[in-house]
Amino acid sequence: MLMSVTLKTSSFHLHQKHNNIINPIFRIASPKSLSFNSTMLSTQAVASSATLGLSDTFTKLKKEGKVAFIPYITAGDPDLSTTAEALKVLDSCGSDIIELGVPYSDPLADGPVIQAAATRALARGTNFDSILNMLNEVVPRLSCPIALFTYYNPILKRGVEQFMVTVKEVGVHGLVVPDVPLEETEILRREASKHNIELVLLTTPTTPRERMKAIVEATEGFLYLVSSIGVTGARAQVSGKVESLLQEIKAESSKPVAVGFGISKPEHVKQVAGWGADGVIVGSAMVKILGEAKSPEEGLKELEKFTKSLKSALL
Ligand SMILES: O=P(O)(O)OC[C@@H](O)[C@@H](O)c1c[nH]c2ccccc12
Repeated sequence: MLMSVTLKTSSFHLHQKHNNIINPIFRIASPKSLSFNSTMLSTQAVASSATLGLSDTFTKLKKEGKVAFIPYITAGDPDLSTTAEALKVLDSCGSDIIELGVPYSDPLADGPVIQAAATRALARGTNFDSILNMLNEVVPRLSCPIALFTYYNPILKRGVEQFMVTVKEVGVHGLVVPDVPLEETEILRREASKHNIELVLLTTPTTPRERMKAIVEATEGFLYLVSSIGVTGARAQVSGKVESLLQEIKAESSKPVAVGFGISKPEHVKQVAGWGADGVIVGSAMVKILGEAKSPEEGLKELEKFTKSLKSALL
């Protein structure tokens, strides 16, 4: 009960109002204090591994007139070997980037589906090292890049520099950290950039315009546009505000923008792509299929069917 109360009061919107608590990554220092050379980065990213990095993936898709399909799943739910198989299924069904979540005990920005997945994964003993070992095996067999999704705490526990070294070693291309405190964003970016990891930043419908501009300027790989305030979770429809938000962002920058939160049906995917998104992110609906199936095999089969139905909305 307490957990659900915490979740309700910990929406992105609340964080935006109370500066004195953790500022999610979309509250960021001014762009002049954040510098990175995206050209150098993308060249190095391509040089450093067979798979394209995030920004190079979007560049390729743009040339082909395509929108990126980006699923999210929680590592270790229902278990790590199923996660390994799920990554291969998602890749073979045409995912362009895969967001892989590191389960965390206090996932403030997650709704009940992903929170339950994290609880199951942690209960099975999933930890950062076991995820790295799994990735070490699986990443070489994938054709699409992995963007690791983690709260800030697991990075702090390992140390920012050591964290970047280890995730790069297993072939991770991108990183999404929704709750990094404002003052630490710069350290994260510097270390990520040093190790050719593209740090993806997020904006929400309530991000003030000036801050949105700074975030767009500083994000690497793509900009994550959170479609609605609140926590992750499938919604009946995607907020119509996304269309004008996309226009506002695209007036500021040519960087790719991927939209997430609430997308769970082929018609949602089609609608968001039609509004001009460069990528569509689907998490909870994927996690629910995998985590709540009667068996891992059934979950993988359902995941394949569901992924193909969403991907076909982009073809
Ligand atoms: O679950 P949804 O509503 O489909 O949204 C994607 C989301 O799951 C994924 O991108 C994500 C998982 N945990 C997060 C925390 C914050 C922002 C984004 C996320």
